[in-house]
Amino acid sequence: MSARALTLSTTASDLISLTKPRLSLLVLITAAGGMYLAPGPLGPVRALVTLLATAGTVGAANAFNCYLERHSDQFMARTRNRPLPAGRMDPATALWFGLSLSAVSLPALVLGANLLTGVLGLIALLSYVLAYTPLKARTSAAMLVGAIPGALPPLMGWTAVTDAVDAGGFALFAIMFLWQMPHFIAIALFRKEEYAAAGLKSVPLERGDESSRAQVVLYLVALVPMTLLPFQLHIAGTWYLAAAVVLGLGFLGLGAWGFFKHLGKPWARQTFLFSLVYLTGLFAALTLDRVPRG
Ligand code: HEM
Ligand SMILES: CC(C)=CCC/C(C)=C/CC/C(C)=C/COP(=O)(O)OP(=O)(O)O
Repeated sequence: MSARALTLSTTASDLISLTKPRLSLLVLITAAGGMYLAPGPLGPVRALVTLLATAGTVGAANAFNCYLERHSDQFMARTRNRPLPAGRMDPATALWFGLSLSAVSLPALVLGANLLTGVLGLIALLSYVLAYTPLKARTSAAMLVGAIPGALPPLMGWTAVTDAVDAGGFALFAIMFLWQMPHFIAIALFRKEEYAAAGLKSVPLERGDESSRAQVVLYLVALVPMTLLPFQLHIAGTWYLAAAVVLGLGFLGLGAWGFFKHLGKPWARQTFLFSLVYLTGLFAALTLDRVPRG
């Protein structure tokens, strides 16, 4: 491969890595889930444009986040090889990439879906980049702020169809909001020293491991009943209910086991990994056992 071709492919893969593709993929799955579960028609072209526009907005948010954290990312093993902390990319390139992506994606959201969905996408983008990201170095409560943009994609998928924030869309938002707490507290437990080295706050660093494990359990106690809402709202059927109960009790059991046994990093990593299995399973059950409406 010529030197020029090699440079182009490195730049392309670096631009893709700015969007945090694996995290963004699951975010998009939740957005697609919200779109599929919402009552009413949405043509395939509008659905595709909406999903692509959502992907672009999420990618822009992550690119801006990488730009703003290019210094602190140097101090975590997990992030130090990202294009900016590793010095492979000019920070201005990441900034322009984020600006270009959002300049195309936000109008496409309005055109593909509707104004409400575009506004929710703008709120998610701004809250993630201008609120959550700067707060990470100031308080562990940043997690609660970051969970708002993290929970908006399924609601955006829903409003793309209904053009309204109603009970079903809100239920998906609430499930996503609560799910992010054990997801991240577990990460912050097994990466505690790295977050300290990067000067970033977290529940374990501010409240200690015991309190963090307790918070994992408390958020799971709130999450499990919340996942029953889609059944009660006739969005999904009894098979979903069974899956939500089994997955939820499994997640809660894992959390309780770690709390009562005062378990450390291996348990925390298992809890993080299970959080991904749990969310994927929950959205799979929602879509497979959707109650067709509208
Ligand atoms: C407050 C909100 C959130 C925070 C603070 C957060 C934080 C993180 C961090 C730090 C990692 C890297 C973990 C590691 O490799 O050690 C991660 C991984 C991941 N997160 Fe989250 N996350 C949040 C919300 C979400 C949401 C909303 C989704 C998707 C719906 C998500 C999906 C994922 C996935 C799929 C991974 C694995 C990515 C990979 O292996 O590269 N996260 N998260
Ligand atoms: C439509 C739209 C814009 C939605 C936003 C979707 C989104 C980016 C969700 C992620 C939520 C989140 C707080 C991730 C962790 O970021 P982090 O900065 O803690 O992760 P890092 O440490 O790996 O950089």
